[in-house]
Amino acid sequence: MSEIEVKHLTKTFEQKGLHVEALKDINLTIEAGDIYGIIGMSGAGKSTLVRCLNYLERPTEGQVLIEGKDLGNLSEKELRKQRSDIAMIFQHFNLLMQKNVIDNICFPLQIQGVGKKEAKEKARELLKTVGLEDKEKAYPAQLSGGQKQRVAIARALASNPKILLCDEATSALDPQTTASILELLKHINEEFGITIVIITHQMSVIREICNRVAIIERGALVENGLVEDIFSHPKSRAARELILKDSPETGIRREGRTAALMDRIQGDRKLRIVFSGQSAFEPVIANMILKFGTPVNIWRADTKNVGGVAKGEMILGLPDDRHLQVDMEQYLTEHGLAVEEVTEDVE
Ligand SMILES: Nc1ncnc2c1ncn2[C@@H]1O[C@H](COP(=O)(O)OP(=O)(O)OP(=O)(O)O)[C@@H](O)[C@H]1O
Repeated sequence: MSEIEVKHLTKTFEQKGLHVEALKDINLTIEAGDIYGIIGMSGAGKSTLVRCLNYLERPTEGQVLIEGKDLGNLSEKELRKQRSDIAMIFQHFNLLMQKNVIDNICFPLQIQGVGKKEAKEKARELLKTVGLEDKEKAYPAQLSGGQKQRVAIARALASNPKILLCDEATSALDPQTTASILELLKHINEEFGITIVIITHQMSVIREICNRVAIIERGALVENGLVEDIFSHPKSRAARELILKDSPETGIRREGRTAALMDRIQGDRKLRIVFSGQSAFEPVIANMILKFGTPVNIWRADTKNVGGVAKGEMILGLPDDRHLQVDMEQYLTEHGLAVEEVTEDVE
């Protein structure tokens, strides 16, 4: 049985006579132990989808099943109980500013009726897990963004959830802190077997820790599958666009630079090549240039971490000659490189 199943989920908002279809017939399956990414541009419907997963938002149509249980069939009381299995963290941490770190973590436990002493013991254990054992008396205002998110993670884990929903949990953090929080999430997934769902607009977050991904565009699911497959062979325009906007060094979108890059290569025939870290792609390209006696433009060449594996990525601009383009593409394919054309216009 799958951990989470979303079936024909539609969510419509009515606001001041306006009819907004935030989600349209979404179907996806998340298995226990997955780190599942949901990615899309601003307004795509990601937050609405994640809020439907724990019924903070009721779907207009369709079903959400957690371990086979249809949330739509539960009473409010049963739903509250079910929600204790589904914890959530947010972009802006949502800590209680007037409570210190340990009280923030104890808070949900005490609401559940856990005694003060037991709650404190559990909270101290969790502070160790998130690497903040020396901060139990600090107030949120005295912590960095990364530390605040660690407290929020400890608080989320307090109720022993099976599922952790992360809504843009690293979007307010710098790249280094983002990397350390992603590392922590991965550790939590492995150590406690918690299924993690990550909502993000950053492809770098997806390829760093997710095993599966769903791409949402204007409320519809346009592509889903293994991260490695989608990174190597994106099928939808949205996936290609997100991959092209993914900055290798910092994990931050550099839209200005990407737009400038795309301007420069607009009109050219562009090929994107993905290869494993060990592939000897350099001699292949050098030999191709020698063979055809014509240079190619290398618009981008870098290495990205896809689920812990180094993947090389290169964008080549081929010469104008149509025959040469066909021959070169064939040459690359024959030499074992995965090649795909970059066709979409990027704003
Ligand atoms: N409560 C609401 N009432 C009316 N419209 C809403 C409501 N919540 C979301 N929407 C609309 O639904 C669409 C999807 O919004 P949502 O917040 O889910 O997108 P998102 O992908 O999370 O965007 P972002 O990355 O900017 O947070 C948007 O058009 C939004 O305006």
